[in-house]
Amino acid sequence: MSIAAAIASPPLTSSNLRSLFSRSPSSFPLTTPSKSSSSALQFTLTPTPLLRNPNPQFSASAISVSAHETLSQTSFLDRRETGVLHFVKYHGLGNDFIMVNNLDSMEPKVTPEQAVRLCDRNFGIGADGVIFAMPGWSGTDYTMRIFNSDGSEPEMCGNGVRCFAKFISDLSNLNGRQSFTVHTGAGLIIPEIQDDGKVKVDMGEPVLKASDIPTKIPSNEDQSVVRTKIEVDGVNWNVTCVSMGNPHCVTFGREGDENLVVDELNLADIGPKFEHHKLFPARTNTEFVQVFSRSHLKMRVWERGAGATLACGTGACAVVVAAILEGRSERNCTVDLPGGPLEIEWREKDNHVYMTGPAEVVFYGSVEL
Ligand SMILES: N[C@@H](CCC[C@H](N)C(=O)O)C(=O)O
Repeated sequence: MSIAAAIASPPLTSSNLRSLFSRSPSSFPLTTPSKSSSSALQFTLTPTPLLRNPNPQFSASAISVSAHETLSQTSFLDRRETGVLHFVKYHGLGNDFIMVNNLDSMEPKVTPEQAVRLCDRNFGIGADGVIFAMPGWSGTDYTMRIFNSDGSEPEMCGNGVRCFAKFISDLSNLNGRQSFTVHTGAGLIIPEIQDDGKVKVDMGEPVLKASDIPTKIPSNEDQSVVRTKIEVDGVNWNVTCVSMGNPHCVTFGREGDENLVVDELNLADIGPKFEHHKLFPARTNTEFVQVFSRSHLKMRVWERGAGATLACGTGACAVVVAAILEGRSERNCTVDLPGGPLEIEWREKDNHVYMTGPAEVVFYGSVEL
């Protein structure tokens, strides 16, 4: 409900509000109705000209909400008005994305500048990123690209790839197939939609070589950075660096005090200082971790290009890899994030990391670019 309220501008009357919320979940055309998807609202976001927009810079984001009686999956996403973007918003544990059907082209339908406006939580749709579902590349079934909410392009997104899998299965006829191959900036990623609706993703092998992460932190003999001291804003932190295609700096605490209580952190203050630290030439995502047991961790994340988010899938994978490297956990862990838990396994047999978690539709709509 807060979503509709947050995006509604004046044309939303009490009668169409009732109409929005009285809709039966089973009329939602994009997903198989399930307990968790029953909150998906069926409405169309239609662009309103600048009239109501106090800030012309954000013209793409003047949005009104109207009930849409005859929408179907194909009629909605196949419409091709020039200058109008049809999207479906998904989230994975509150890490939210504007999903774009880009299957007819390798050229993203949204520029990085437009992505910044669309992701704006006050003047736009509101999201942590924009994800493009594209044709496969080099033998894969599909390609996934993503722009962060600041317009930068990361190599990979864990929660995003679970949303991607659900989006693809809603868009395409997979003939009962539950798994497919996805080309990403981090290489081959293989999601599988489970019978319980969750998505399990083979996230590939973690990268531990400092120069490949990349980080300039002096590495150990094996070229990894494990439990190494760095100074951030005058404070010494012990960090382990892991790439899951994208760079992560994982910390369990400060020098001499490695029992973080993550809820006590001022993330908005410390997060950017890690992100832009000179030791991370491509910036970094940073995970602050509290250990409950050898199979139960809690983390908060400051994401490169997106700030504090409710969850980070690649981050949770990096956290478990770091916890294992530091001798703090087993290979199978539950990682609690602000948006909910993820199950992570770093499998000894193939050195791959596996992530399992939910992905849900929030709403779908159209917006003028
Ligand atoms: N939230 C994502 C990661 C998105 C990319 C990240 N901000 C970066 O720039 O590397 C996830 O779930 O993995």
